[in-house]
Amino acid sequence: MTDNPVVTASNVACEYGPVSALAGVSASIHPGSVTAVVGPNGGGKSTFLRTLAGVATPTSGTVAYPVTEGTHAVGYLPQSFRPRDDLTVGETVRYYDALVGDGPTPEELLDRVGLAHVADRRVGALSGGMLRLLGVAVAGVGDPDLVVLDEPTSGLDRTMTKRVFESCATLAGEDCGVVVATHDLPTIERVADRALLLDRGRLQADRPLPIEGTAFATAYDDAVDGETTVRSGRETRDPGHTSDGEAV
Ligand SMILES: Nc1ncnc2c1ncn2[C@@H]1O[C@H](COP(=O)(O)OP(=O)(O)OP(=O)(O)O)[C@@H](O)[C@H]1O
Repeated sequence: MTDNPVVTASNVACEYGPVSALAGVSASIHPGSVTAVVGPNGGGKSTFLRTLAGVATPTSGTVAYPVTEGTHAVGYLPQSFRPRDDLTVGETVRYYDALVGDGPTPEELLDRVGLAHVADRRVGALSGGMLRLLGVAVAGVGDPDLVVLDEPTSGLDRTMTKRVFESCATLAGEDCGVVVATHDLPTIERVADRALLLDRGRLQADRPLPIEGTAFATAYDDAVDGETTVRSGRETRDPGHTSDGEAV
């Protein structure tokens, strides 16, 4: 496998009527990496992930996948993933596998996320964390070059959050490029190689992880208006925002 990007977004903009959800965002995702996409509510994370995954078309700009033999494969886990309650975990993965084909077996996919032992359990009887892990397993069906996960840990406790993020690192270990939208920068920092900060549709920062210095943390605090973050340890924050389009 080369280090050529698995996807390159160039100057991507996305508008919903008068709302500019994304404006001039450019980034490349490389195989074997985990990229965290962070920022405040409404900052454009989901829209960016949807354009990377090819489920939303940019208003302008391009999203390009490398030209390779056969078709590129993208695994996408939306925030709202909800498989049928009456199927078992194993049946759910086999269902998606039957649609996509090729790649790891359903057993291998479940093993990767630590769910092999509940393959016979009904989806309706899973905990929220296990359901998210099942979503990560399904996103890996077909051995995709790129896996895009939209807030896979929202509502999870720290233990489950770490398990989900560790399964992202496992996917990256298979030479996959993994993109994860999250509000949990301190935890994703343990497994991600890089963080993109999106605020008001603009890429405000693009930094390798772990973060050195305070510039990214300050921009993150400023973007996540009013949120007290673990990174800075500040109890309160000054009002204000990062400058438009200026990477820190
Ligand atoms: N289908 C849509 N129609 C109209 N506006 C939309 C649509 N999807 C997103 N938006 C708007 O685009 C902007 C970016 O939304 P997006 O969901 O990408 O942000 P986000 O960073 O993922 O937010 P959150 O952290 O709350 O999930 C918001 O102003 C949102 O209201």
